[in-house]
Amino acid sequence: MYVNTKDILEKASKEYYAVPAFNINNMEFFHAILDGALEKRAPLIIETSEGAIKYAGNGDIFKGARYFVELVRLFADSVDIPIALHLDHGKHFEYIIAAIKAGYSSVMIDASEKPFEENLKETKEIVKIAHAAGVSVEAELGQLAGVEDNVVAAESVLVDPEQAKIFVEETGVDFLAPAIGTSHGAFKFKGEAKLDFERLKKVKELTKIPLVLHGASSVLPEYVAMAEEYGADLGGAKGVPEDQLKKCVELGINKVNTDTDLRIAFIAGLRKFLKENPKEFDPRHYLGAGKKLVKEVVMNRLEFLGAAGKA
Ligand SMILES: O=C(COP(=O)(O)O)N(O)CCCCO
Ligand code: NA
Ligand SMILES: [Zn+2]
Repeated sequence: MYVNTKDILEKASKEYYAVPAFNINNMEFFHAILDGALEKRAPLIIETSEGAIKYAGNGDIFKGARYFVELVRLFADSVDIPIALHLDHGKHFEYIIAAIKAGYSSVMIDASEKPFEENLKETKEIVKIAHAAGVSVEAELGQLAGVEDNVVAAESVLVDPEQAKIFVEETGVDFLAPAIGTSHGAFKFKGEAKLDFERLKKVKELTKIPLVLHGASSVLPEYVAMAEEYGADLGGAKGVPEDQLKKCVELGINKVNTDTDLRIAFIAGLRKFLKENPKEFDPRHYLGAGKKLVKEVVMNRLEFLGAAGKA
């Protein structure tokens, strides 16, 4: 059934497990993720970036938002696991409104690269509009390092737990993404992965709401190796080890944003298939090879984050 993201996350927060939020840009990734969640009897959060909405709408953001709502609802309304659709990194008012208008379960207002007062003001405005439409809201405090779509934050600015308490109280935001040292993409750390667990613990104690981890892909070596065996160049790729993600869940993370791991799995499956099947050109077959590995990664992540069996 199609639900509000807040319902999925409130339950996860109470029971201290996490639900991965998987990014999609097209139908194939959605099918693979859905199959994995059904097999694992897990709640499912599907999320799309602003770029994905523009891509699916072929440049028209209202069409793109509606495309994803129709696609997700078509299946959600006929299965018995809870499924929510979330706008990831909503940075522009028109995308946030398009998502609300189309029927998204929740939206992220990402004003994290702005000064605290401005982030607070913008988030408060979006919460007022979204809540009036029955849509829940995510916001971000602190900055991830690395490239965040079109924002290159030189180095990460970690969340201030006291500020987080004020921010949540003042804005009424439903779930919060505290920056604790992760970053987007496949090249997260120069040396070893380093997350600020103490800071995360404090944010949970002070805010008591569901928390979100961005930049949470693990960049699994076996999929990187497969992709590279068939011609990919992912040298230096490094993610968040699964045991560190589990520690984040113990400390109160409830939504774990995962995009890069699915992209690497898909390209590994696709490259392998194309190399081994030079005569094939049916898109259902070669895209199917990517889908298969995406489903594997999805099922593994649902399992170790504790979402499996929670539908
Ligand atoms: O926080 C994340 C997931 O980040 P990643 O999967 O790269 O670790 N996202 O918000 C997904 C979109 C970011 C651009 O890739
Ligand atoms: Na998000
Ligand atoms: Zn993110």
